[in-house]
Amino acid sequence: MVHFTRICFRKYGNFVDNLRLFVRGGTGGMGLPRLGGRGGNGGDVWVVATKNMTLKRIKDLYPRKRFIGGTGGNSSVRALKGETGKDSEIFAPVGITVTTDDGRILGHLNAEGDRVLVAKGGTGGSFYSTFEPSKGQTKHIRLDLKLIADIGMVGFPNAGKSSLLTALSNATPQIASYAFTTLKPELGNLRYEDYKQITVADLPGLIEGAHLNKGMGHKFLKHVERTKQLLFVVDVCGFQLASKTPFRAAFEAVQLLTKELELYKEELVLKPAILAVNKMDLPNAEDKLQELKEQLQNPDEYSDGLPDDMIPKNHLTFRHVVPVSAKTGFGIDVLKRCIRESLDEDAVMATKAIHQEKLQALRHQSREHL
Ligand SMILES: Nc1nc2c(ncn2[C@@H]2O[C@H](COP(=O)(O)OP(=O)(O)OP(=O)(O)O)[C@@H](O)[C@H]2O)c(=O)[nH]1
Ligand SMILES: [Mg+2]
Repeated sequence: MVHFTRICFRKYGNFVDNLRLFVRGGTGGMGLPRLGGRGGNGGDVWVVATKNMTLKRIKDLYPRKRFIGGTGGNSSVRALKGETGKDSEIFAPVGITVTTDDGRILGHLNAEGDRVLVAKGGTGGSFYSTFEPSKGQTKHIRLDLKLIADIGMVGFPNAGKSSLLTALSNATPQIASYAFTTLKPELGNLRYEDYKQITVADLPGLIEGAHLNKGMGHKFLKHVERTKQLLFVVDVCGFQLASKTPFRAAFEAVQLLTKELELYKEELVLKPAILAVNKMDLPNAEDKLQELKEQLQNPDEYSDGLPDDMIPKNHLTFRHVVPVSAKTGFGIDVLKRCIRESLDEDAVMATKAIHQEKLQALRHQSREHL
């Protein structure tokens, strides 16, 4: 256990997915009472989404984690209106939610160039404030990174998630025969012949009891929130984390994964999902696959062996159940196609919904004109 904590800290230390910063808007400039001059406003502090930036880099570049807007210029005989203080910009990666310390959302950075105002500069001194400037807003903010990927991969340790990501995409994650090899989320791009790209995130660390903060707990599940769909990965032969923990067959793994997601946030299990049944090259895999398919069709009947609190409220219906072997490459093309089809299906539905909405709005408008 001690060993695990040490490795975990070392590797996880390179991946920062939340950061707390101090921000203060610049103070306004002094007004000039004699001539009724007005001081410039203090500069604001913004968080701006930029490519190729990470929270780790912000941490390294600004160890004091303080961002302060420029002070507004004083009003003078030559310039009755003082200059506005310089804005301070915190360049952050796309996928950030900016909140105050107490969790109030200030904004989201969903695309490059998005900006969130986090501290307003003070106003310059003028006739209305007896020429005294005001101070800028002061607060602590939190930058919370949620990876933006099309597909979020979930599975228990050793199921072969990283192997599958390698087989499907350009990613090169570490692969090994012990649990918790991957200690931070990994992204891979699936490329298609028509140049379409789909991003898949391997979200590690999920174990039975993660909702009780076992292992890495729910640390990475927040990244699933922004993925469009889920890719469950199970070992067709089942899984046992350690000799003293119970053996879990593939079907139980599916149920437990669903339960963990549900306990984190119920709406996560409403996302469309695909199931990849991995390690089909192992002996008896075909029989086990058939058994799993039968169990997935009658989940209530087969959930009997599990304690009540481990059975999900709603059983997932997978859009596709795809047998694969990340090792031999069996089924990888089929899985890639299913992922594409499933995302395309949703894109068509979304377009239709927008179209319907516009049509309804037009009908409503024309009725009002009559
Ligand atoms: N026989 C067989 N072994 C596989 C297959 N896919 C993965 N493995 C092996 O299973 C072990 C775990 O694979 P990983 O890809 O590291 O599994 P993971 O789910 O990413 O594991 P963690 O990162 O620890 O959560 C490795 O020894 C792989 O070589 C497969 O299709 N067939
Ligand atoms: Mg892994």
